[in-house]
Amino acid sequence: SRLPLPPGPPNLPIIGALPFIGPMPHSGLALLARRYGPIMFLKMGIRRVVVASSSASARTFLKTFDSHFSDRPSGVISKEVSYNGQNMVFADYGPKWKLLRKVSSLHLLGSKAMSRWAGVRRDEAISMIQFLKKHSDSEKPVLLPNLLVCAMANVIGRIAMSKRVFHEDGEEAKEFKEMIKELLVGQGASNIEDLVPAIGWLDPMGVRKKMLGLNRRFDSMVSKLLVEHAETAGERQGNPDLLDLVVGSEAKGEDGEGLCEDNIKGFISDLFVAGTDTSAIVIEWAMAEMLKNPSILQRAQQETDRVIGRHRLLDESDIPNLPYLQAICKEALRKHPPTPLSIPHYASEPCDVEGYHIPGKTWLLVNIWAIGRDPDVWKNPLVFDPERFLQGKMARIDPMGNDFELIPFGAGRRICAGKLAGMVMVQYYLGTLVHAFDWSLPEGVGELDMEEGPGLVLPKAVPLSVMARPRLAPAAYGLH
Ligand code: HEM
Repeated sequence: SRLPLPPGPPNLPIIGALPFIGPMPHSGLALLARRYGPIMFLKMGIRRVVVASSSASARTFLKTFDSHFSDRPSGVISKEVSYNGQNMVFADYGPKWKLLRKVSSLHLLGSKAMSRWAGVRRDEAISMIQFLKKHSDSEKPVLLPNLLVCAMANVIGRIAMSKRVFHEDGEEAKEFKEMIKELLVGQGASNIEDLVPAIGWLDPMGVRKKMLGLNRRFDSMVSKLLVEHAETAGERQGNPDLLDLVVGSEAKGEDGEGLCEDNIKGFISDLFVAGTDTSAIVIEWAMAEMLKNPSILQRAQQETDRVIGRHRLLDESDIPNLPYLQAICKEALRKHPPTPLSIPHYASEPCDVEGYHIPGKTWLLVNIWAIGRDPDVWKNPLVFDPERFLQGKMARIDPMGNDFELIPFGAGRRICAGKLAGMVMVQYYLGTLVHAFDWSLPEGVGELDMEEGPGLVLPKAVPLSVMARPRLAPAAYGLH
């Protein structure tokens, strides 16, 4: 190609543009994009990377060039945490990936499967609310992200393997949250071994060693769950769960092969890693924003009181009647997308895009975070203002991958496999919390810290610790 490479920062020998990116890649790359434009090319160590930082450039890569960029890059860390690329998140686009997506959509994440499992989501919401109600008597703050991750993991555990995996205040739930957090921080870290192989074996940041240890712990948790599940098969005669269906699935991919043990383990670990912290993080940020802006919380509670009253809990079927709650969720996904740089895509072959040449073996990063804060699209992008989704052209914006101004779940063929589940869990669990309790900061905490933490996902650096005070009629909590 005679076309030039897209503009980008200078690439230094060996380390490329790493020093210009800084410790938080999503915000560092967003700053660079202001200077070099919405399609930017740079090197991270030896890796070639193209970064899309506007809605138009995201559309170009995820719609026009979707099939070209639909693989995942393989690195030391991704191999360690993905059963060697045999799971869904890190598999290349191909027969195995298609089979995993089909099976998960049919039995868990598609719209029909989602309605089948509404009862499980309700049970776990009630369990979370009852725990909070009892806890509120102690007048102690609660660590909201831990409680949410526990609820999400229980929903997944019960649907996937008929097992409630954690108790709300058990040590295991706390350890699980820590493990997921560390895995996601590790996956987001610039692993020197991947970027600068020449010095990689030194493992200067200790990332590889840590990830290997974490992966062993996570694998042993998944293996234990699988063994327990096989032992209790008799109890589920005639009433198979997701894992029974996946293990017993005769389905074959286009290559004539079925799912192997690594695919199944990878699939289960995908559900726990990709499906718990992501939704929990959005709810945590939304609550933090409302604690900073109490009038938003009050308006949301007035809406729930008007639609639901104070004598029963919120039900999933109430959500279509709660437009302000929906707007709050969209606003949280805009300002705090849980995967700020999405998950990297990869193109092995070269191509020409918008007048630029993109060489083969290039990673694609879509800066979802920068797109949600683009001042050319969003008025006052740093202000948390759900109102923006209630009127004008933004009222029609849908976050499910069709409107590129707001793509928290990505778009195109690699779009989040759990986008329906993610959206429902965020709306239902956030709405339930807002409706059932009044929220405040613990005594002595003046200003709420809103710093972002590092990693593949974007948590609050300081986990949200809050006081909950029941606000419904006592019978609504179903404790007597
Ligand atoms: C609010 C919640 C969630 C958000 C914002 C979110 C966001 C994302 C994003 C941005 C991607 C990468 C898309 C791409 O590569 O272009 C992704 C992938 C994925 N997500 Fe989610 N996610 C959420 C919840 C969930 C849930 C609940 C599950 C499952 C239970 C899930 C399972 C997955 C899987 C399996 C993939 C990999 C898909 C593939 O590579 O084909 N996610 N998610």
